[in-house]
Amino acid sequence: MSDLLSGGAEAAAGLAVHGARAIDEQSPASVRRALVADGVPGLLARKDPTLWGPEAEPAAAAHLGWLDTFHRSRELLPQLAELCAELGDLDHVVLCGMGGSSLAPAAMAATLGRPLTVLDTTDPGQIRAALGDRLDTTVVVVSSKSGSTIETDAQRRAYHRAFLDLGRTPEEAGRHFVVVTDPGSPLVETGLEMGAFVIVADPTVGGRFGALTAFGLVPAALAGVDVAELLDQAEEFAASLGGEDGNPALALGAAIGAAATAGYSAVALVPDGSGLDGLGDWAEQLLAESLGKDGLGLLPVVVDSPDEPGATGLGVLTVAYGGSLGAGAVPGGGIGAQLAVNGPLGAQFLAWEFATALAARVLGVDPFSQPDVASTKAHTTRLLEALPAEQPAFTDRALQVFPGRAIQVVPGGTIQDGGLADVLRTVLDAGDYLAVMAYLDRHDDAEIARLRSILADKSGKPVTFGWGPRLLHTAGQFHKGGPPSGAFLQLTGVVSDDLAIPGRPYTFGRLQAAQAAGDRAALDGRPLLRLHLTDRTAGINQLVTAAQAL
Ligand SMILES: O=P(O)(O)OC[C@H]1O[C@](O)(CO)[C@@H](O)[C@@H]1O
Repeated sequence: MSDLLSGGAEAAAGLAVHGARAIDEQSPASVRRALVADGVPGLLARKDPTLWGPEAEPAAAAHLGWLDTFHRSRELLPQLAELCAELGDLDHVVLCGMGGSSLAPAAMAATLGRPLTVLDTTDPGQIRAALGDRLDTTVVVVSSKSGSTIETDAQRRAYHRAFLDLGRTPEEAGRHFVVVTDPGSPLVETGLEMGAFVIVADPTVGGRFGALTAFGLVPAALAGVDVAELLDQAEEFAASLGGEDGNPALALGAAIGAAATAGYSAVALVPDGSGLDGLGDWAEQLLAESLGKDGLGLLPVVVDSPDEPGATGLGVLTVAYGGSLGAGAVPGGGIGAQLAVNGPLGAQFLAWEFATALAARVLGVDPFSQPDVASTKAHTTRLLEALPAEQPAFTDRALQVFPGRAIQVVPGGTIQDGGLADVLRTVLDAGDYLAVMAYLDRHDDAEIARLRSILADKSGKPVTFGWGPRLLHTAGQFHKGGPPSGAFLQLTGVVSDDLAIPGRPYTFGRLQAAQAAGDRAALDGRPLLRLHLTDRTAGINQLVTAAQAL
């Protein structure tokens, strides 16, 4: 019998977690038993804000609404039906939103096969391409809980100008926008001034826990997802949350907490091939921002398919996820997973949220804060004013090499004039994991994402890949707040056709460059290497070839 099957199963409302017991047994003392002995599942289900200590209590008291937001979200359904009818002629749905304001609806649309264009970038080429795509039939959902996220604001400005340039009057342009934000955020007023449809979200739910609030449901419904079904799935599952047995979310949370205490350093999120596309990206933010702080947490590694390198490894908790298992189906889809989480998407959201909150309790961290995200934002704001010119240490054809301060002090790893392979080897050797952070166009430069699996294969270490600046709202918190064991490979690229941001003194290209530089400043002191692609296509080829030759 596989470990997964021998690890036991726990199921409720069509969602099953396999293998959790075996992970719990690896911990010095059973995490699950301790959670149950302290009555934590019941307390959490009843929204007890004291579970993460006195410092976390005020934020927790304000942010536990996700436990039953599926009830309140039903009030949105008539409004959503009206909106879909009213905007029926606008069938190209673009979602501008970062992190918790886009990852859940992206997962819903991908899983349920509905088209949704998610724009969570500042890359000028990618934005320009989006602006040129079916504009006359586009509805733009501008989603931001705070209403002040710089990327989302810039995208809103660019789209508004594009509609005016198309010949729409300001009033007609407003009809192309749906704003989702918290009550009282500056975006409420901006949206109303623009003549947009403004939908205020449940303020008792924090960003990354907001899958089943307006942030998840509005764009998904516009894209054609049956969101009422997701709420039904969550509601049915919620009945299991407070229990001591038959509680898959408890099993998952205890297993993640046990893994962290048993010496695991990473959690690989692996689709088992049965659907639920995009859930890994969503769970990455949930785990990274909720647990990756105070030097603790597990590195989430998003893997695209079960056979990719990095899905398993030493110190890696491999979690397979997928839709509900049919009769006789093998959990984990046949990969070497230690945990398998199978069930409908609405239940998955709630299960992972509950499990993450439990794991935070085990680690002793506040699940509702993201204390290290602010540092990059502050550096970016400063650097937008004046971006210092930097000199490469050396240039290798289409790649300029900029080693950070810490990379040169790695024993035996000093970079001198030399080949790209040496450079890659140096940065790979410099940490227990490598984060590849690409401030590039995720469509035109998509090939670069192959680096993750190539470098994972060559090094045997956990390697993550993120598109900047999106990653600043997902794994970025872990990079800066988690264990200081990472090495960082930042990729930036030449901008051949920059794009203005209406009403701002900087362009998208400058914003993108300032965000990359801001994150370098926030990561200063950690091993970081930047490669700048002076020709994007040639640079990507060069890099992929060098990585393959390692
Ligand atoms: O919804 P907002 O306020 O635009 O924030 C977007 C994202 O930025 C963060 O606040 C920080 O990364 C995330 O937690 C959040 O999901």
